[in-house]
Amino acid sequence: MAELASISLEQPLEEISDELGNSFAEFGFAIVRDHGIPQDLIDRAEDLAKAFFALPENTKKAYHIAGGGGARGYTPFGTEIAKDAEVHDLKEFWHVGRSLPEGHALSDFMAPNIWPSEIPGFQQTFEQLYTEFEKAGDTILRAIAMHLGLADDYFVPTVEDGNSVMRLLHYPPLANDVPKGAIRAAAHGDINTITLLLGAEEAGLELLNKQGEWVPVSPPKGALAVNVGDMLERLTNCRLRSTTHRVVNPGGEAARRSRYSMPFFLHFRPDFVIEPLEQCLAPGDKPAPPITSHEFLLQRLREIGLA
Ligand SMILES: O=C(O)CCC(=O)C(=O)O
Ligand SMILES: [Fe+2]
Repeated sequence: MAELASISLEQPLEEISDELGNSFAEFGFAIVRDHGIPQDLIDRAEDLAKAFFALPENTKKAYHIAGGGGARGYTPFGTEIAKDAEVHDLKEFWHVGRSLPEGHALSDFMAPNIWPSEIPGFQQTFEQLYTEFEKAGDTILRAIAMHLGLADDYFVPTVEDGNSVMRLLHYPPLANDVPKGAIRAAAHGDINTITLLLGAEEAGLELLNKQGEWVPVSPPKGALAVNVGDMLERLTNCRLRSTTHRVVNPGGEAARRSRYSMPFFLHFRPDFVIEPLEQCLAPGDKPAPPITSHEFLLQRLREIGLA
């Protein structure tokens, strides 16, 4: 059986594009090493995320934007519910979006960021990390474009000023009274184009393979777990798979520990029309109709209780 690829981004892209693409076709996931995001920046970001989540609940809740759909700032424990799930996820998170200049044509789609004044260096560090995630994402998208037989810069204009969101996640130690069936992150597919995830070396992340088995995803420390989201799946007429994944509750000692992770949900621009690529169509296929990335996002956010 094919293996989940573990790829160094320092290799020439033409040498890794098929390995990456095949892993996305089989598993929807790949491990990506040597991605260029500096380890000291990652360490600093993790420390700041920990410092924020350690603040008193009331201080954190002041950064919850009512009616904002969780797009920016803080979303408290017990808010997000996965599509078709019956209980809430056991997590709290903070969202950082793109900082657009004032009066930008896409401002209506992207709320301004907010920053916690209690944590010095938070804004500067996470703006830097956002930029680094974008650079790594650009390289990965180039490799995907090559695999699909497109020009290597095909994705550049599709994601320019896109609505990408970085999520700082905290799964607190498990309480004794966890609601029946509740897990850290219930089974879901990501909505966006691709997701670049840091922090998944702390156990719990699992993907659902084609055989219907849950398989752990365990990147080495500092590496990215990268997965295909629903938007790229739709663009590729399901050639690249948006795979269901979840974060399970650990047993033993780990149950008394927090888990922290940082996914970067790379999105198309809101006005990009997702229309299945000719390269991915076979005779007789009935591809999904075209839809703008913004409309697609709204549909999905309504389903998970965030819009
Ligand atoms: O925390 C993780 O390892 C994965 C989180 C995730 O899948 C998500 O937030 O969409
Ligand atoms: Fe996810």
